[in-house]
Amino acid sequence: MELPDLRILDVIDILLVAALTFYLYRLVKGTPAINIFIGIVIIYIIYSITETLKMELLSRALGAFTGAGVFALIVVFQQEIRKFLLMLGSTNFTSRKGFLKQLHFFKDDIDTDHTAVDQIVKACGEMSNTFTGALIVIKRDGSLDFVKNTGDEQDIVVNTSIIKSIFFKNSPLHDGAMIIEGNRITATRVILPVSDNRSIPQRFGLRHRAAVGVTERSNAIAIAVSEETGQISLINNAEFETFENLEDLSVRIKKHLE
Ligand SMILES: Nc1ncnc2c1ncn2[C@@H]1O[C@H](COP(=O)(O)OP(=O)(O)OP(=O)(O)O)[C@@H](O)[C@H]1O
Repeated sequence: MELPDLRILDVIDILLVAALTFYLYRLVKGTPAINIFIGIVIIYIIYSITETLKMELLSRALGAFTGAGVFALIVVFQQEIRKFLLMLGSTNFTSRKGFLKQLHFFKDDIDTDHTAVDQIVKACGEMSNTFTGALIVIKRDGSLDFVKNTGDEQDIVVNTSIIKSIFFKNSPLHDGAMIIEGNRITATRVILPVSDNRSIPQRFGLRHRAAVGVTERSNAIAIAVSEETGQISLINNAEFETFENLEDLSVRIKKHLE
């Protein structure tokens, strides 16, 4: 058997498919669709092997299956495809000046700096002690406009006292989530998409599901303070991250924002 010549374009092709597959995997990870996704990948790998080895019968049977599979995929992954397009649409690729920014050639967005993170973590620690519920979303690359529009626009410099007073139970702004972009609070009372991920433990209610939901649909990170237990949760990429103490939490957030 002769190995085909590998052109540079083939390498790019493989890398792009790998990136796309990884992106899709991240999207369906933790949802029931993951098993279907793995099943499809396995069938496709077997199909490719049978084709390369010229095993006519099996490759024709699997070929027919994968051909019709595209339509089946659209039906089965209807929800995930919606999320994928939503995620794609909410990245800066679609904004006028965003393309180069997305590639990190020019970065005119101001990142959330260490001082702001320390203020956020301090506020979370104090809200945890007083059992004050909170939900904070910190933007990374990619727009959060699709959720920001559901709340009230703000332009406030991040500060421990301000965060605490916003989430204070009697404050008119305490409901919903707070969005932080750079070193500013840019929205309050935001309604986030709630995750339907079944692997989220039952003890977590809507606040935590919303924290997971926003990280499923964007590149942001979320911090939730439970009103019931005072527990602080850090959610990144639809997963709860454990941390030792407030200092560790701060280090982790800073790392995610690098
Ligand atoms: N989709 C959402 N987007 C933003 N905030 C939400 C959303 N759903 C719920 N919340 C906020 O979470 C608060 C508490 O909801 P819930 O008690 O169901 O959450 P929880 O995860 O059990 O949190 P806690 O441990 O604080 O009770 C609501 O009052 C609201 O402020």
